[in-house]
Amino acid sequence: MTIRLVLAGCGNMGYAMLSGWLKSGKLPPAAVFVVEPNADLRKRAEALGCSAAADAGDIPADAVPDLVVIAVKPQVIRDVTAAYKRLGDGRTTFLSIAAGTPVATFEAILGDRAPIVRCMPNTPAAIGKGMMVVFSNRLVSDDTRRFVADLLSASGEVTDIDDEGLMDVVTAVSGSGPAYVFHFIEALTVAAEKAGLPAKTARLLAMQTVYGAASLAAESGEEPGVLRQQVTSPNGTTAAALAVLMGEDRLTHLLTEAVEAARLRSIELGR
Ligand SMILES: NC(=O)C1=CN([C@@H]2O[C@H](COP(=O)(O)OP(=O)(O)OC[C@H]3O[C@@H](n4cnc5c(N)ncnc54)[C@H](OP(=O)(O)O)[C@@H]3O)[C@@H](O)[C@H]2O)C=CC1
Ligand SMILES: O=C(O)[C@@H]1CCC=N1
Repeated sequence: MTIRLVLAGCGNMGYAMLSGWLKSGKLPPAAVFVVEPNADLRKRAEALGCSAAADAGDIPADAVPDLVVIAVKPQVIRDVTAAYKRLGDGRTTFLSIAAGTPVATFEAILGDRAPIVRCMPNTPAAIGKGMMVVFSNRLVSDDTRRFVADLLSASGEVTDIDDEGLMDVVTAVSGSGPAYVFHFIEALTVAAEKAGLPAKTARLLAMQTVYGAASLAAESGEEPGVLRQQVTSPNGTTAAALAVLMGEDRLTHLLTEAVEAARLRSIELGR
C-alpha cells in the first residue's frame, strides 16, 4: 500500500496520536511508516499493523507521503528533520508536535517550499479526547488545512491559532496540562488516605470525582463557577475546603506560576 504518513518518533505522544488515528479508521495502518530507533516501540507500532524501521534511510526511496509527523524531543529535532530534506519539495506537508520549536526552524532545514504545520497535542489524544492547537505556515493550502484538521479531529478537539507566539502558552496549558490534572488525582488520593480511607477506595474516589466533574463541566454547558456554587452549601463542608484552596487565590496563584514556568521552558526549548 502507498505510504501516506511517516511518523518520526513513536514515543509517548507519537504513539498516542497514532493510536487515535488508527482507531478512528481515518488512516489504514498499512499507509503508515513509523521511524523509531527503540526496538520495543517499533514492535508496538508494528502490532498496530504499521511498517516500522529504525532509520529514515529505510523509507522506500520512491515514497512521497502526504504527511511527515515529527514527534521527537525538541533537542534532536534539527538532526531528525534533516533526514527528510528530500521531501521538502512542496508535495509533502510536515507536522511537528515538538514543544517550543518554531516553524522557522523547519523552514531553515527543509527549504522555502515545504508546507509546515505546528501542532500542540496532549496525551488524551490516545482515546480521542485530546486538545490539538494548530499553527500553519503560509505554504499550507486550505485543502491541506482541512486534511490535517480532519486527521487531528480523530484525536479530539482541534483549534487554529494564527499567532505562533501563543504556542508557548498553549503548550503550558493544554500540552502539559494533563500532567497537572494527573497530579491533582495523586494529591487528592494522598489526602484521602491521610484522612483514613483505604488506598484503593481513596484512588477510586479521587479518579471518579475528577472524571465526573470534568464530564459535567464539558456536557452541562454551565460555567465552572456555577457548577462549583451548586456543590457549595452555605457554611457547609465544601465552603470549608474552598476557603483553603481559594483563600488569597492560592490555587490560582499556584497554577499561574506553574503555567509561567512551563511557558518559559517552552521558549528555552525552541532556542
Ligand atoms: N508527552 C507529551 O505529553 C507531549 C509531547 N509533546 C512533544 O512531543 C515530542 C515527543 O515527546 P514524547 O513523545 O513525550 O517523547 P518520547 O521520548 O516518549 O518519544 C520520542 C521518541 O523519538 C525517538 N527518536 C529519537 N531519535 C529519533 C529519530 N532520529 N527518528 C525517529 N525517532 C527518534 C525516541 O527514541 P529514544 O528514546 O531511543 O531516543 C523516542 O522513542 C516532543 O517534542 C514533545 O515536546 C507535545 C505535546 C505533549
Ligand atoms: O513536557 C514536555 O516538554 C512536553 C511538551 C508538552 C507536554 N510534554
